[in-house]
Amino acid sequence: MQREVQLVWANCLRVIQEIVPEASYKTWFEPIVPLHLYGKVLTIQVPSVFFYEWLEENFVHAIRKALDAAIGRDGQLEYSIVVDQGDEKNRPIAVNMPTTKSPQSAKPDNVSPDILRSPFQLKDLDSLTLDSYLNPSYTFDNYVEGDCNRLARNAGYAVAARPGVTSFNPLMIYGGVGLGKTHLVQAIGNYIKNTNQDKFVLYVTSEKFTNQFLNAIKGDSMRDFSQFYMQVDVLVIDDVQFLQKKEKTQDIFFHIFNHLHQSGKQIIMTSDRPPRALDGLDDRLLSRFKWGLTTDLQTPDLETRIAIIQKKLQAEGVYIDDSVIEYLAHSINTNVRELEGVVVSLMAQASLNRREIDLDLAKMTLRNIVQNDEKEINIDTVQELVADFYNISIADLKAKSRKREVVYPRQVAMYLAKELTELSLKSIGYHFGGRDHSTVIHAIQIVNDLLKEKPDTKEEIAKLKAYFK
Ligand SMILES: Nc1ncnc2c1ncn2[C@@H]1O[C@H](COP(=O)(O)OP(=O)(O)OP(=O)(O)O)[C@@H](O)[C@H]1O
Repeated sequence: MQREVQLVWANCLRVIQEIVPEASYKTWFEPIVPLHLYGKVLTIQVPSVFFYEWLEENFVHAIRKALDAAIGRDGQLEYSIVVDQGDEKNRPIAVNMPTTKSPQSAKPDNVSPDILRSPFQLKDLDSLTLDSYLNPSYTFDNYVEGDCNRLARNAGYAVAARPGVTSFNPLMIYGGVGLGKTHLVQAIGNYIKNTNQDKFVLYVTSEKFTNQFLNAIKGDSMRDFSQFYMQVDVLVIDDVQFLQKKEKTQDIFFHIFNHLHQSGKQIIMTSDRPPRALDGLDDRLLSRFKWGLTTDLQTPDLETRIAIIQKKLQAEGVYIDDSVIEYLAHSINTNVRELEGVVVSLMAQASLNRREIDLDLAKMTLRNIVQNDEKEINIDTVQELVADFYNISIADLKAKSRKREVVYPRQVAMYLAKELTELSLKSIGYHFGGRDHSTVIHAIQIVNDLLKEKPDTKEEIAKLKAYFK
């Protein structure tokens, strides 16, 4: 009997080992002790409720596959949980695994009502395995370097090469929406995981951390919760602004932080704002953040935007002409996510309509994407409006013509582009027939002068601006 359970469990492990990453396997499956096998019901012993919950939430598919292979589709699993508290020390508690059908197999007198009623639930976790919190597609290789991210990227790389050893501990990376914070910190995590199989790298968003913490309170498994986090070698915690005003969560995070830091473990954090702007965050936590390095990500400049588009296309194996890439890079300067979104839509449009990706398709795609109920302000809509208002064509706005009836509207359009969009002078010049940025400055100056001198101009500009309100 004893031998049979060992054999069955060994077969299960063989299947599991094929599916889950090595680090997870070591952390979550090696500590399991197979206890017994009654008919088709296998009982395994796990060290804590937290452990059981984590297995259930993260590896349920792998375990199911293993049971199918080792016992058959009607194979069932029971957990026996070692309780390590006071006089209950090491009392095994059977908990029926949710993937198994049969509650009969749970032995009623062994079941702890407390655990069944309020186990530490990690239901909010949506990944199948622990390591899948790290998305392997986020790497340093596909993270384009530019002036906007050089310091953060280099610091990240240093941390990845020597986690917990550099003075960049914690490493705090902040920046606006879609600028690549998650990509960068995940690249660090992946790099460490790939070069140090034995390191336990954990990526978690602050929101998940908070939910886990609340569930741990409800399930009376706080000790498991903090012990679990204290085992981590590299903790990557995303969006710490989410912890603002959550005092209890900050408290536990503070303790975990201290423990990890003192043990030479690496902590990496992101935030959508600089630490000084994190209102509602405890001062002692904020002061800890300053122990390491805080660095920001900026909106990428034109060259970096071009490089990001090229990288994306290269990864997709798609070729598009440089003129189209330039057009996109000049037109979208908000954030990288938006830039990527447009490239993806463009590829989808091309394949749906079975046509080449050219400038016309790029323009159409951009128009479709940005068009919604609100009046979208971008270079195309500004040019359309001005051309319409002065009854000339968009081609005229972009042409070399120096006729007065064209020159003035062109200057107004350039002025409005600067006022209403975030585009740089260089990009505005590009959209007006590839003019120099000094031409744009000149146009803006002229319109500013006219605004002071001529009521007509003032009225026209006010009307044009009102259109976008
Ligand atoms: N420098 C870069 N090189 C290549 N891709 C990038 C770069 N920066 C961002 N990206 C890509 O842009 C997208 C958005 O990045 P990411 O999700 O990391 O941004 P974020 O700053 O974490 O955003 P949020 O604040 O919304 O969480 C991702 O697909 C990411 O791969």
